[in-house]
Amino acid sequence: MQIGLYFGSFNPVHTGHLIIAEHVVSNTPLDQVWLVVSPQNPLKPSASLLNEYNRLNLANLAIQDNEKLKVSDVEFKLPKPSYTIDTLTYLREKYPQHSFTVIMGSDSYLNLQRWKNYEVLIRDYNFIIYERPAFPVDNSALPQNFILLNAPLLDISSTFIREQVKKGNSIRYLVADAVAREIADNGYYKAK
Ligand SMILES: Nc1ncnc2c1ncn2[C@@H]1O[C@H](COP(=O)(O)OP(=O)(O)OP(=O)(O)O)[C@@H](O)[C@H]1O
Ligand SMILES: O=C(O)c1ccc[n+]([C@@H]2O[C@H](COP(=O)([O-])O)[C@@H](O)[C@H]2O)c1
Repeated sequence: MQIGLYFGSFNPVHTGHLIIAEHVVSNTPLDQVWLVVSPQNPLKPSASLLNEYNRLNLANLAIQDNEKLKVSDVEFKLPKPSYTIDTLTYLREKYPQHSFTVIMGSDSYLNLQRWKNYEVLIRDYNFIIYERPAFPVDNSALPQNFILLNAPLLDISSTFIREQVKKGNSIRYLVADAVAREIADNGYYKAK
């Protein structure tokens, strides 16, 4: 199968992520998109991170009835922080029958030079990039293993969701209903 890998902290997963995953899987030859929950992004602070198993559970709740979207905990067993090149190497070995394509926003793409072994990463893997406002990409300058895809965008972030919860404001429609319920029932993101 052709698998798209959408890496993130998903702290928590929100509707902006789900729109991208669904759009990519339905507008490309990919058979499935896996949301890979990263315990610890190498370039982000860990202070506001919900436990990785709780984030995994929220991601599973969000995509539970979607046949083409899956959630992966592969990085839970790998060393932290989560370096994407190491995860990809591991996945290729574990699933030789699949081919893997990395999905990322243009913000991450423009930051790729800071990633571990980025020369190997961009040489050995296929990428689907979607453009985010404020991070324009020159399509003609992209290597041939990169595809620029137009995707519908919702201008929200996990940071915004966490802030809303902390203030006691609604996150309805910003996250899947089951995710909103689970966050409320467990009091996630309430305390500093
Ligand atoms: N609203 C959005 N629309 C499209 N892509 C998004 C959106 N928010 C985040 N992404 C992308 O999703 C991937 C995973 O993102 P991540 O889990 O870091 O979420 P985030 O909302 O950026 O989190 P935070 O606010 O905590 O930094 C990244 O590639 C990021 O660029
Ligand atoms: O491999 C790296 O060096 C690397 C550097 C920064 C980010 N990543 C991964 O990219 C994913 C999304 O990152 P971000 O910055 O968009 O939240 C997340 O899963 C990180 O582990 C990976």
